[in-house]
Amino acid sequence: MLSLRDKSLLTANAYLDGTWICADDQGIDVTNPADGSLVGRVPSLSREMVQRAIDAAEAAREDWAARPARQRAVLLRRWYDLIIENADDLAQILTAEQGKPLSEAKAEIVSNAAYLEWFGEEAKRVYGEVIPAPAADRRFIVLKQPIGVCAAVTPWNFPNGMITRKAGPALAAGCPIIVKPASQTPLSALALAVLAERAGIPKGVFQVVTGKAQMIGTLFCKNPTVAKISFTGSTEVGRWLIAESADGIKRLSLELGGNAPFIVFEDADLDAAVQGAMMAKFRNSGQTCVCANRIYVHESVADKFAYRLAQAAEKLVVGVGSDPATEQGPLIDRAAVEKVTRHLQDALDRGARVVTGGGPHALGGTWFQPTVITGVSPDALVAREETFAPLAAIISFSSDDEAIALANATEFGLAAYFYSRDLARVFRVAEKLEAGMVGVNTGALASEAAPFGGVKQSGIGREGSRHGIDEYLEMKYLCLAGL
Ligand SMILES: NC(=O)C1=CN([C@@H]2O[C@H](COP(=O)(O)OP(=O)(O)OC[C@H]3O[C@@H](n4cnc5c(N)ncnc54)[C@H](OP(=O)(O)O)[C@@H]3O)[C@@H](O)[C@H]2O)C=CC1
Ligand SMILES: O=C(O)[C@H](O)CS(=O)(=O)O
Repeated sequence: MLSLRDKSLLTANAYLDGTWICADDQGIDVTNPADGSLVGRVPSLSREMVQRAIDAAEAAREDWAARPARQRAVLLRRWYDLIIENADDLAQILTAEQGKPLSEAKAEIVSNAAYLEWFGEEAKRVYGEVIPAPAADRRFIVLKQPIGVCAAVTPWNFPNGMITRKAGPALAAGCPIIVKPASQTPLSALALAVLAERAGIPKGVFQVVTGKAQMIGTLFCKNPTVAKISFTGSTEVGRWLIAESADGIKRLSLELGGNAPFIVFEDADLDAAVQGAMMAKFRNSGQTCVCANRIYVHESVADKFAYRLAQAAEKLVVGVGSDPATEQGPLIDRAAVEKVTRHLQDALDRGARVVTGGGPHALGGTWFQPTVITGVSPDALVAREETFAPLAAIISFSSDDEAIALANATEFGLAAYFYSRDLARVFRVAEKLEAGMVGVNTGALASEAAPFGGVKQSGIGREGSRHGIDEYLEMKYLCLAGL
């Protein structure tokens, strides 16, 4: 039972065309991953309803784009303020549908609301360009204009934050956006819609549609009104969106799977490296796209590091996210437990040994013990696929070149981390790592002020920073002749 200060934030109604649509008997149940209890039931919208949302966005587009940036910024700021004021209630809703500890839920909400504030300000700095022309009678001018109606498809691991990260730059640029949240965690998205409406964001500008992923995805991909899709989720679905939208040559931003290496060199501050690894590996029970998936430690410090990491992991308080003492909640579903169990068994079959943890948690169901294994083969599944669970796999190495080669031996390239106190090594390694983001002596790197995104099969485009708004803008070149 949630104890919300503002009960109206917990709604299971989809929000489109300024109207709240409730579920019929075809609805989608939203359950608490901690105990399987029902938290709400959202509508599985028909194709016609999703089309109505697209039409409403198109109807709102011109007016929204034509408003001075300052006006859009004021509304984004209002929305931001409301999110911060209601962060405790939003955190309860998030924890109930996703499972993460309340403290992490609140951190997600607050740190990602910052994208609304940041991009509201950036809206005022969408500068065009005047380019010196090669002829005396000509002037070249570049305008930046909103791309048009946008759609976002978001995942369950950050049910609140992944929405503000996309809606912030879209709305700031002058684009309406329709969000399709993950079916496992739509209530955080709908709570955001309540606050968007309360902030005065006009109807059709921010909408949340719930329902069958493939049907909605196909509509977004095939409808010519939708100019751009921003997606965070698996590489598999990202690839599907590319193929499905190919006919319409749609703009895509894709934040896909990761398989982050976390390298500890022999000169690292080991205590700091352990602290960073705890953050990069165990936050959100290991279900973040920037999670340390493979921990490479120099052979001279590997045993010491494994022991200290295990000591820290053993101290994690595992339990229901709504208990303020909890530091690690359940995984999202039983399939996630099955996946990590398979990765663990594969590593053990190839010679790894358990330092702490080592299997499902005594709480049963969706819980898994914070686990550290060492002596892991570089060929193990855990080193090749995104594990998305609290399994820290330690692999030792003997030279910088070997560590870099191992780190880069993947089709993914989202985040990478390493610990070293040698400045020359810091630059050499950072420049060689094939990743969109590199954390040096830190296990946390996301910020609204920095460009978040990947290379290789981890995606296309960046969220955050002054570059993030460009994902929602088109350049138009004006050639003025005969002057
Ligand atoms: N980069 C990241 O942050 C994330 C990575 N992942 C990785 O992906 C794995 C699988 O997780 P999973 O939840 O299945 O991820 P998905 O990629 O399947 O889901 C992410 C979002 O995409 C939607 N979706 C699924 N299929 C389609 C489609 N055909 N068209 C449009 N939207 C679609 C989902 O909707 P619905 O919920 O309705 O199915 C959800 O909203 C994880 O174990 C992890 O490795 C997962 C989530 C986030
Ligand atoms: O999984 C993600 O999308 C990110 O890890 C979220 S965060 O690191 O920026 O919080």
